[in-house]
Amino acid sequence: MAHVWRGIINEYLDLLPFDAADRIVTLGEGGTPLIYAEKISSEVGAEVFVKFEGMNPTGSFKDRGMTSAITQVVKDGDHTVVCASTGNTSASAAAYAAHAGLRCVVMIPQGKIAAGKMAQAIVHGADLVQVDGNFDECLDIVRELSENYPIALVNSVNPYRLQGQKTAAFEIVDQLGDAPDIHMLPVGNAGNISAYWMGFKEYADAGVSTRRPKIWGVQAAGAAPFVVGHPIKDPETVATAIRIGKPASWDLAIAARDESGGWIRAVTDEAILSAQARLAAEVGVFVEPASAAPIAGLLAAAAAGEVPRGATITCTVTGNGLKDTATALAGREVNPAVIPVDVDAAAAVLGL
Ligand SMILES: Cc1ncc(COP(=O)(O)O)c(C=O)c1O
Ligand SMILES: N[C@@H](CCOP(=O)(O)O)C(=O)O
Repeated sequence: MAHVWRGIINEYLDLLPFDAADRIVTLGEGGTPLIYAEKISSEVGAEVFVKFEGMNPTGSFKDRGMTSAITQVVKDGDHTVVCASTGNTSASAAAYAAHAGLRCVVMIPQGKIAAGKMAQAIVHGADLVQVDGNFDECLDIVRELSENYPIALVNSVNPYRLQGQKTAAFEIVDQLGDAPDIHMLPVGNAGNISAYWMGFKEYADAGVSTRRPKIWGVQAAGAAPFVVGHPIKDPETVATAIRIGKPASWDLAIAARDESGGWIRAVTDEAILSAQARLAAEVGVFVEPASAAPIAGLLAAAAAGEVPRGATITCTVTGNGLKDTATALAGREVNPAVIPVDVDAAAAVLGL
């Protein structure tokens, strides 16, 4: 019988802190495609693949962490979860909490999350609170709430989040047959870069892969604390998902960068939007702006002659473009021709 995907906890049970007797809260996350990017590959002189995490149930990589965080919450007997969010964590927490029958409370920076993400949290029934502050300040509030009230924090400071998210690294190795030479991803609160490094190390230590990749992280220039070397107070970028100035997993991200012999650099908003458009038009993958940052970083590295010829490079594109259509369409002509119900008119308008 064909293998039926059962979500990351069931698929990687031996490598996660759960056992078969646990009630697994899953929406079938993981098992996302690794897609060859032909044009970008020939342009940068390497074999480039995108790991399309926008294919997860709520449209982002957060679902890998949320299945494990919410499974543990249910195991612990808690009834309410809380998170701060730039949008994707709240969408994911709200969906998994709904599935598990839990209350979900969400703090978001006012006016700074994409409409699709806000819609997700609302339709899944979360209690949404807008804060007149940024993501970092929202995170401070929810940390304190979870310390003082019977509420479980499901941001990536919850260690079960990283456990789940590390499975994306396992999948990449499983899909390629070995670890890539370089793995690239956007960096915001820095949970994901930490989780990938954990996953790549664990698979290498277990002998599943023969090597560990270099980790190349990419931030938005207006929200690049790792690049300037310290937290920043007022992060700003069109890539609202990574509009973060005080990453919670600072030390783990630095370790991922340094132990792997990699780097964390910044790209402009213009480069991010251009990479987003290229991914859509050339690869057929529609991502949200933050997710295009690694592609922008790769193109910049190639222009600087820093991409090893023939290397295998995987790039995690973290979230689905459908979450933020306003940004994707901004500045584009969105006025398709209108014709009568007539084949000749269709042919004429198409110049056939
Ligand atoms: C779409 C998207 N990409 C990238 C990131 C960055 O991930 P991390 O916060 O784990 O660094 C986030 C969230 O921060 C996100 O929502
Ligand atoms: N982009 C994130 C922000 C951080 O969330 P984390 O819980 O993964 O650290 C979001 O979608 O909210």
